[in-house]
Amino acid sequence: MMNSVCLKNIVKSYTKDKIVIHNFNVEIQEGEFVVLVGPSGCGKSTLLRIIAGLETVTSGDIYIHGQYMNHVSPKDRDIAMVFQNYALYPHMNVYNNLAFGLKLRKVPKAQIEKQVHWAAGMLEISELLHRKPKELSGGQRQRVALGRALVRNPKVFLFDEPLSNLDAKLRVQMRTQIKKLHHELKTTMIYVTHDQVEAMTMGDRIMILHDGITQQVGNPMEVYQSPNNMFVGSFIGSPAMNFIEGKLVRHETFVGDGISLNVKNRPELNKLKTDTLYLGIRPEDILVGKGEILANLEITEPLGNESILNFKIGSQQLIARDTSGQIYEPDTRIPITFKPDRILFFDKKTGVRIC
Ligand SMILES: Nc1ncnc2c1ncn2[C@@H]1O[C@H](COP(=O)(O)OP(=O)(O)OP(=O)(O)O)[C@@H](O)[C@H]1O
Repeated sequence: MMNSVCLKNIVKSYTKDKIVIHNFNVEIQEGEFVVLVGPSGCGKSTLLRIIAGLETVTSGDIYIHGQYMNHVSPKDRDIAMVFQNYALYPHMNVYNNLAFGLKLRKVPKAQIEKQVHWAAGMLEISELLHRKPKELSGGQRQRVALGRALVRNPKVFLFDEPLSNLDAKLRVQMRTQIKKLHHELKTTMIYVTHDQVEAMTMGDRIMILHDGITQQVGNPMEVYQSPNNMFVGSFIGSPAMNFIEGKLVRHETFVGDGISLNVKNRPELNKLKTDTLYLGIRPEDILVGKGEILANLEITEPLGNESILNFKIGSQQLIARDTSGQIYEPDTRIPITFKPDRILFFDKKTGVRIC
């Protein structure tokens, strides 16, 4: 299969004293949906703008469909970008907003008409073609912005937080719509977001960035179940993964504040040089109601389908997700346990996962 987008050893700094992207590498296959996710300032928009040609690199190479792109101008890269602020032309109706880019490229009128109607149909905005942007809702405007990218039938779509301005419900709808679009078009899409739920639900593959450094690349379930390090473990998933600090005693017992667990069956821990580490456990992997750990239940948050239980063991906070429907009284001591095959261990110093 051909590489759709390939970035090699990309380094970017805007100023002499700070590197924003550190030696970034990725090969994106034709038709893939890749999400770049990370906290604010991690460099994800910079990377997208580098692919689009809106930003130069300090060093490194950019290829699109096998062609070297470093010196190719944005308009000749055959990509379309959708931003957070849709930047529609206010004085033009929807039809002309969609047609504008094609007119600039001197596409024949009949062809323009065909493509605009096709895109409007895909996005279910055919009835809105005569309206001006100010006569549209936020969600409709965002669909027009999408349509503008769609009509160009580009090789690659780039999205920079396109849903951030929409309310929560609309965001979920548009998420589905973009996914459907990808399913139908099978065009390469690269999507930037700080929202881990968007990343998980949309990406075939997600790349987690932190301070301009790739932390992990994988499909959503891999990244969720086997995070490379504590950053990924806590960034992906909500409520976040719990971390409990402790020591390994005689390579067979993990001992932390209020907790002592037999870890004889984890051979990776035998080879360990350090004896201080973190145990990581996801909220849904804590079993509530029976077990060897006595936890103080402080607060419960019933959500209907599940309850979020805020525990304390020793001095450490622990959040569990309980789907049993059982009602627990706060300020009581409740036995809990961890699903043994879901317990992860991380090096305290580096945050890297040991096993
Ligand atoms: N034009 C610029 N000049 C100088 N520094 C910049 C410029 N653009 C971005 N930066 C810096 O580069 C870093 C990465 O910015 P970037 O916008 O890529 O991050 P981001 O992950 O997209 O963040 P956000 O989600 O907040 O948009 C930040 O520290 C930012 O301050």
